[in-house]
Amino acid sequence: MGSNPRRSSKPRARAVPPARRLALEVLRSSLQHHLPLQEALDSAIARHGASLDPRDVGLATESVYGVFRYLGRLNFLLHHRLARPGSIPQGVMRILLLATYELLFLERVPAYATVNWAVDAVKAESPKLAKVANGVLRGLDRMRDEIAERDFYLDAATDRDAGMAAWYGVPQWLFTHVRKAVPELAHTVFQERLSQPPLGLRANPRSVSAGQGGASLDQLISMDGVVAHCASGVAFAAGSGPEASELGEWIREGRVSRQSLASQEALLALKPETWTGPILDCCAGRGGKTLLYMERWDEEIWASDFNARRLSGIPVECARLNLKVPPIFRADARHVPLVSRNETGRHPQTILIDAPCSGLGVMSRRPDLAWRLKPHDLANLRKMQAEILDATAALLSRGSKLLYLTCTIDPLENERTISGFLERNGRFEQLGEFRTANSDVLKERFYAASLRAVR
Ligand SMILES: C[S@@+](CC[C@H](N)C(=O)[O-])C[C@H]1O[C@@H](n2cnc3c(N)ncnc32)[C@H](O)[C@@H]1O
Repeated sequence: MGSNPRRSSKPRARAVPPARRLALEVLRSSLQHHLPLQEALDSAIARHGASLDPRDVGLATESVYGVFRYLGRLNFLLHHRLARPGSIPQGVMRILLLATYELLFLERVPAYATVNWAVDAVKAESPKLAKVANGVLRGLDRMRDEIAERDFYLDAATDRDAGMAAWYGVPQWLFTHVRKAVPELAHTVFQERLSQPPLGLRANPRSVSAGQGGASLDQLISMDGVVAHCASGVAFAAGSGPEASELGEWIREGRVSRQSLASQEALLALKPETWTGPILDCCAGRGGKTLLYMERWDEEIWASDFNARRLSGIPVECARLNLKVPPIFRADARHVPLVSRNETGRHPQTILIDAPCSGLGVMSRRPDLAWRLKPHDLANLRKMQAEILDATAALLSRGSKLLYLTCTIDPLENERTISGFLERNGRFEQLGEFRTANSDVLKERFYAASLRAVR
């Protein structure tokens, strides 16, 4: 140990550097209070406002996303090194998780710097554990080559699934579920979850400044770093694309919106150019699909969702994007009638269900999902999906379309949900089905099915 060149200098009591302080605050909200990671990050940044240096925000963002990508592996390693992991307070555990991620994955930060701030932070939280933290982190630093190998986890774990789950950084039940549900995809999606997906942008042809300043769809497609595109947007390889300041300006001016290309492709696969209005987007959320539709087509569309807070962002987005605000109303799509009071007497001709789902197709964008999801959620989601399909189908007359979309790869939420619906509802036939095609590039996977009422 004495000859280790990465050894830290003597720890002294110092304030935790701002990027780590911010990251620890976010981890606390997300790990302890179960806030979605991006929401926890956004509110921590908003709380500190202008006092934050953008470089610290960048490092904190990279670190908290990294901790969640590798959470299962980091926990496994810490449990391996700590004599009594159960006795470590949560605050100290969060410091160790962040420092272990930094030590093993952020090559630009010298190991001694990581050990220094982490030991100081532990000292402030629980002085008697400073020595333990120092020993654990130095031990992991010495083991860095060995623990970068998958075999380490397979050898050290109780069984193969536990070892694979630790390697991919996910809960064991989830690894086992996906391995059994989609054996051909399990390793690919868990491997993809460990890296950042491309940046997706949607171009707005209705923006007041459409076509000016380099943000039309054609101009976006011609830019360096584009890895895929579709009729509404583009995907840039992670780390490429427009400069942050330029992108910020395009977004403010309503020329583009952030939206994953895979989700745009899934909507386009449902042939929106053929939809007849009124269209009801009954799980509209913050309006990603409603707005994509309104930017390109003219049929009347209504947006509803169970969650009023999500819907409240749509009028603001319409102002930004130069779109007329559509009828928006809170409604539970499992209960008919779900048309708004203003729309009484009129029935939708097309219903889009962008269904609540497990999100197993978008784990690369939302690495915290794997940790937020619980085994019982899967059955609840399937029940909810079936109930929404049944209730919305009851609103549709002959010739109308029912469109179902998810961001999961689980056949139980996709193909089986649709086949179950068709068995219960002889009035409907399936027109088509879609699964993300270039998923290896986009690192996200969506499913869509279109159905039509034949009676
Ligand atoms: C996949 S998200 C929708 C994303 C949105 N369409 C977009 O493109 O931004 C699923 C949405 O379903 C909503 N939801 C969940 N259960 C619901 C229910 N019973 N009735 C209506 N909406 C529901 C959630 O609030 C969430 O906004």
